[in-house]
Amino acid sequence: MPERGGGRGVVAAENLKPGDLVLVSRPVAYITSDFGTLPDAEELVESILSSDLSPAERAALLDLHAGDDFGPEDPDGQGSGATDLTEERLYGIIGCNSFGEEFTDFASSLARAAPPQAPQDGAGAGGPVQVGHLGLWPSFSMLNHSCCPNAVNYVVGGSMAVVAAGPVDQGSELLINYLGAASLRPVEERQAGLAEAYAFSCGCPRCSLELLHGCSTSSRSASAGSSSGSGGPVSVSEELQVLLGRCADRAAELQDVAAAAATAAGDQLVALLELAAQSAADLAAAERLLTPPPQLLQQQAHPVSPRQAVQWLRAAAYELYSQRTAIAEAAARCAEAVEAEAVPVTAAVAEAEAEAEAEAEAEAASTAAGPSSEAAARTERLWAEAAGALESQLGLVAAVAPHSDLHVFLATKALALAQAAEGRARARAGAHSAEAAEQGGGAVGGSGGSGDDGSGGVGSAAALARCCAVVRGRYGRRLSDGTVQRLLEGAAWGLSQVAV
Ligand SMILES: C[S@@+](CC[C@H](N)C(=O)[O-])C[C@H]1O[C@@H](n2cnc3c(N)ncnc32)[C@H](O)[C@@H]1O
Repeated sequence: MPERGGGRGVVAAENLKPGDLVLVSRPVAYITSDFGTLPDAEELVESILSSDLSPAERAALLDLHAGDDFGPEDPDGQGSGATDLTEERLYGIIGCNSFGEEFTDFASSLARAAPPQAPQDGAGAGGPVQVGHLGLWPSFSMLNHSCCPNAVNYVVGGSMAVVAAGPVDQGSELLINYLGAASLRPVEERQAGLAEAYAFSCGCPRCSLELLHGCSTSSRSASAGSSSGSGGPVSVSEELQVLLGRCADRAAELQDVAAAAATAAGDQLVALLELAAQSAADLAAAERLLTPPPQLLQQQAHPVSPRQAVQWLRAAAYELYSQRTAIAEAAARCAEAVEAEAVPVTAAVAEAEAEAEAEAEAEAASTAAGPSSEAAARTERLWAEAAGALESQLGLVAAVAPHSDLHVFLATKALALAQAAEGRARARAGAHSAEAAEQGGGAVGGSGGSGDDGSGGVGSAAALARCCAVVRGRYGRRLSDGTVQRLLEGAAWGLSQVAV
């Protein structure tokens, strides 16, 4: 594979399906750090230089690509030409081949925790041990990168597992994502990141399509009020940058609104609804901007379905999708708190409510159910919006980072939202029927009890089936239901530990 730096890669020896194990690689070097932190390269270099490497481990290290400044690793297919494991070469090797994360694989770490019990505080006795880590795994290091990978890797107990993340034909190259979460950034940023860290330019079909589309000009101004003005043609990438810039500004605002939650629920809800409207408008603008014209798909060197192309392009606006979910969720939570009066409203709102109360008392008989059912309907509408936003976000992640930890997290979150919606529907139906019975009313209809109530999400049975498929595509197709359940518990716990 001369087009790949170092010249080597891994191809499938047989047809593969998602969840098929490709390889398990033992580390030649592996160090850990506190949860949420990443060990640095110097520590890894020190640990290697001070360790007693076996001749085989030393040869495996010397065989790894160290960057273009160093000679070919395997010039004649007979193993490394290099014999000297200098500090400089080690830095090159670590730069090109190391893999690290701020935490270990959540879902599987809970499944591996002994004795099996729900963790109370993350890393307590019997719970999973979460650590940051960095290491080198020689056979894993033969895998090249793609921004639309067909394999996924994760560390379990210090070993690196690589699993097919989609159907892979025999003889096709297996490709993983080197970028982590940055894979959900626009092409220019991905390319810059890969050039800086690994000194190569990614030519994957997603990059090619996005570059082609990003260089094209948009005659319509996607973002109302965009700094690029109206009328004249503007580049799609520039327009997208404007939208992403506004998204970043809104992120700070969202934090402020959330911080005010404890004292100003009523005002907070108004502010969140305003943010929700802005983010929905910007997302719609991004979707218009990122819809590929049919002729663009025909120019693609690698054939790609229109559906896949749309998702690849939209993934450049991932930030807008994830923010839309975060705002919708915050608004729904806030509406629920307002509905339950679980948090105090502001003085102004309280005053208005007191006045309204006097009036309301007069009409109590006719409107008793009115305000509360209105509030309940608003809560449900906002939760349905949150579920819908999450579905869109999940679709993007499934397209560009299939069976990644993020994919598992989001599928688990969608399941939790669907279950909560069904729980609320049952509780409301129960409360309603109890009230009706108390008032001597007749039978109450079962509306809203199914969970498939037109919300943008899916019912909990479908969400659970999807979770199981995502987990089996990551950890193995033949896992028992019990193990899958345990992995899902780990993912749900992981969700509470990291923001996704
Ligand atoms: C972990 S190694 C992968 C194996 C490497 N090809 C070898 O022969 O040792 C990482 C290096 O592979 C090269 N590489 C990985 N993915 C690539 C891609 N999509 N296109 C070009 N080069 C790539 C880059 O030089 C990178 O620094």
